[in-house]
Amino acid sequence: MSKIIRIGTRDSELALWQARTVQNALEKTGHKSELVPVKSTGDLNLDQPLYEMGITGIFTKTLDVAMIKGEVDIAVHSMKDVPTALPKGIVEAAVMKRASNKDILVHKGTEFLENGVGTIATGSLRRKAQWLHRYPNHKVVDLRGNVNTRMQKLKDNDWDGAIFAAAGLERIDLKPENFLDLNWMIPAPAQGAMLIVANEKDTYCRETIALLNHRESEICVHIEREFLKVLEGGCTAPIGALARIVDNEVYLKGALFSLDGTKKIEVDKKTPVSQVENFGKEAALEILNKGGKELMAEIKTVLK
Ligand SMILES: NCc1[nH]cc(CCC(=O)O)c1CC(=O)O
Repeated sequence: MSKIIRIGTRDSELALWQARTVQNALEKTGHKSELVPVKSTGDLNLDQPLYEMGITGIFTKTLDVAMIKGEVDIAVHSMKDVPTALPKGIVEAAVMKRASNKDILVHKGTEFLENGVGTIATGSLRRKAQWLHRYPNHKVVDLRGNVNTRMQKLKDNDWDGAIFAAAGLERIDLKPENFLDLNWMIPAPAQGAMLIVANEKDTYCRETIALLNHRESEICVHIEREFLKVLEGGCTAPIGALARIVDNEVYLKGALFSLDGTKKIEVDKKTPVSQVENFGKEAALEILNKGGKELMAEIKTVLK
């Protein structure tokens, strides 16, 4: 059986780039597909409330609904935006080869880094906490919107810089004049990876999409997301995790921060690739045992 696979995508420039990349990869395996940009959830008319179907992610909600309504066959997501528990009936079909996992600072000159005072913009709790951990005297202001919007806001304001995922900028071909790789910053779990999801019962799509899976990327992001899942328990906290495979060993660096960046609890572990089962979970339990339990409880009371 062969059919045209309908690829659901959000309509931002980044999302469209990602969906086209999947379309091109499918083309190379001899499979035809079409892009279906999905704008908003609109008039839902679903039998069940979203939460009962396990739909929680703000970035992924729209596509989840389109999948469940049968309007698209697969959906392409930035994997770091996907909640660790997928909605009922939706499964991971493939993880594409990961691009850069780095965070970068787009700035207007780096003198402020030596001066001790500065203002940085980011909407991410993880980036804010890590920035303040390193630069306790700086101010961090909120910044939201898609990549283009955030870049424009940085230009329009007198902030010293804003933090972006390198992968996001590369994908929409934005080359900022001034930027700095933040090699010390621990990225979001699965940053730089794309996830393709399919309906559990759609064997044809699942088998076809599985051809695009990149095993090493999949192993790493699964460890990072397992670490996240065990730590957060359904709440968004300043958590970073990065797994890398070098010579058949997986290296994992993971950390939990307090919201103000004063506290950092971290792990640095390695294990043979053949023994990755529960590796992310064990790292998370280690964090919880080192004061992470109390810190998560504290974060949850503030964010509630
Ligand atoms: N949360 C927004 C988001 N989701 C995915 C990316 C970029 C691609 C990636 O990190 O995988 C971005 C932009 C950013 O964090 O600056």
